[in-house]
Amino acid sequence: MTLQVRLSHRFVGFALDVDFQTPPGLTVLFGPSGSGKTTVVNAVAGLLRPDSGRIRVGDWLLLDSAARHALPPHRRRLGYVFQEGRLFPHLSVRQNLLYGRWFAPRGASGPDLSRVVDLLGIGPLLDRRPGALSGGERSRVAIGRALLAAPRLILADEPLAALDEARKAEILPYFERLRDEGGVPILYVSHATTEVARLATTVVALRAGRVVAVGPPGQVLGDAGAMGSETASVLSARVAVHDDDGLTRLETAGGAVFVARLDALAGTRLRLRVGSRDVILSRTRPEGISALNVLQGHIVDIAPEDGPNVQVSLALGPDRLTARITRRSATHMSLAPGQPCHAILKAVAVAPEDMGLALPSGQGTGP
Ligand SMILES: Nc1ncnc2c1ncn2[C@@H]1O[C@H](COP(=O)(O)OP(=O)(O)OP(=O)(O)O)[C@@H](O)[C@H]1O
Repeated sequence: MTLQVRLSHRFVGFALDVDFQTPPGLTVLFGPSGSGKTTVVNAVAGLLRPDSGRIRVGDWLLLDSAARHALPPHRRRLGYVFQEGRLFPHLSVRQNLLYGRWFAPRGASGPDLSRVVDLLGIGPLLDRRPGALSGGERSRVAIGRALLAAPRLILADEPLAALDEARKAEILPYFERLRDEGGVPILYVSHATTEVARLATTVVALRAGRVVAVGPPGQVLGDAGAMGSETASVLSARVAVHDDDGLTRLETAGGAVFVARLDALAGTRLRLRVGSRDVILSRTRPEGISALNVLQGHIVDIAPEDGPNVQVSLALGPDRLTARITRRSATHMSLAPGQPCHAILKAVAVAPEDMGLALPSGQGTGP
């Protein structure tokens, strides 16, 4: 189900003008603080009546200001996942889940309780109260409650922001499952590039109330116009073998990448996120260095930035890897499009691409 959002709204000192359309799956609204993410979510939720706009999920029309059509919030069929879950403390997990169902319209075809419980692995928690759950467990129950309302769209506004890294790692696979098996489009607000790389089907990058890029994460994270100095690349990889010394060897189109041992079967597909500042370039194959991860490709583009840096894009098979290096280095090395080039990766983050198998998150190796 596609999501179409066109909105114009003025606050004193801030103007929102966005127009985007995204395919089924998980759409991340991504941007710095004050870029307008919450304003978009509030307009989708019906909590803000924009000056003008049109919002549609598949053929379900939430807002069309030209036709004076605006569904009230409780009739929009949205599921909400907030920070910290916001569960009812006096109800058991089972009762909290069933509460979500109250909001499903009569006759709506939503998932049944047992399917949601399986999807989120919360069977053992059903008789507990929220006070006896960890933050990650509470988040899983909150996702379940949202799903049981048989929503047409799930809104998740920085759902992991209040969790520490370990809890984030625990909950991310469940959002991946929701994306891949839930069958409901998700609009997910985040300003964390790791969540974008790992979860997004599509990224909508906002800056100062405008859309600066829309596309798959590999494309948007590498776009300096959208990301400034925080550009990153997303590479496809496949688990090859687990070595005896605690490393897992992954195959990419540019060569092998070694990461701390992953709990995943050989053949599992993954996404790797590599920050552009974590890539060193070399015209010749480097020898005598500690870095294990040296990929080979060829230069396809050298884009100047404001300031002393350039972004060099390498083609590794169908993937693009971006390195942010100084203009001085690029000149000194006489880099030019078409040349073969080696990329030394200082850090790599791993995310599974499909959720057949759960993996620990954010695993990586240093140089
Ligand atoms: N009700 C309001 N009245 C006036 N200005 C507002 C109102 N709500 C938001 N703004 C302004 O609109 C701009 C965008 O705010 P918004 O909350 O949408 O940004 P955001 O990207 O969600 O930021 P954050 O990541 O910090 O939550 C900000 O400059 C904010 O001050």
